[in-house]
Amino acid sequence: MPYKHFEEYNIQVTDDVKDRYKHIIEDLGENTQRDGLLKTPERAAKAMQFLTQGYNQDPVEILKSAMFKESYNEMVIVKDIELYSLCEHHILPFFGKAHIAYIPNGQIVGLSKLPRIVDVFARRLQVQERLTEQILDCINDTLNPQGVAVVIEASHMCMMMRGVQKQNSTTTTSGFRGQFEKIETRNEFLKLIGK
Ligand SMILES: Nc1nc2c(ncn2[C@@H]2O[C@H](COP(=O)(O)OP(=O)(O)OP(=O)(O)O)[C@@H](O)[C@H]2O)c(=O)[nH]1
Ligand SMILES: [Zn+2]
Repeated sequence: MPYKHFEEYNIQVTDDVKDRYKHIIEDLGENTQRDGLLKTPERAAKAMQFLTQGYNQDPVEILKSAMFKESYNEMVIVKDIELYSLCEHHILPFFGKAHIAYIPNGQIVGLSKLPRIVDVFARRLQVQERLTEQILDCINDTLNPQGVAVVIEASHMCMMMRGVQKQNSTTTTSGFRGQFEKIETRNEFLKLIGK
């Protein structure tokens, strides 16, 4: 099932996670019986299921659902795709933008499917490097293009709100396959995304 609609939370998971959140909130010194917090364990359980829904989604199926034979063989770029993910070390958000390019090899893909697969991989516990590679490999292996490139720029809340507390640093990761391993093609892409 490529798309999981989030009116359909798993009741068992919601109940289990809700109970654990209740304990966590109490362990942190709060009173879960006060008015504003009564429904918080359940809300948090649902929010976390939403933010990790990528485990239940199949990115290959999403791409395959909209692949079309086409002879266009120039670069296709979708840039500034906003992404929100969770760092696997602290379970705090990291967020920013992904830029994706590919050069078709007889087949193009529906443009919206590229942001969709970004979300599938972002809505898991992640590190930015693996997120970048998973998007890259998924497009490369499913669409078999002449080349694919992914750049992600993100800010990590675990470095902003806690830890080193650096508010202005961003992290850039990138990956290139096929034609984008050639310096001219890679530079053209980087120029077109303003890097
Ligand atoms: N490479 C990489 N590191 C990440 C990512 N997200 C968070 N981190 C880092 O994961 C590391 C975990 O390091 P630890 O020393 O185990 O954790 P910590 O004691 O909480 O570290 P500090 O954040 O430095 O306080 C930290 O350096 C984080 O900045 C990511 O996407 N990629
Ligand atoms: Zn972190």
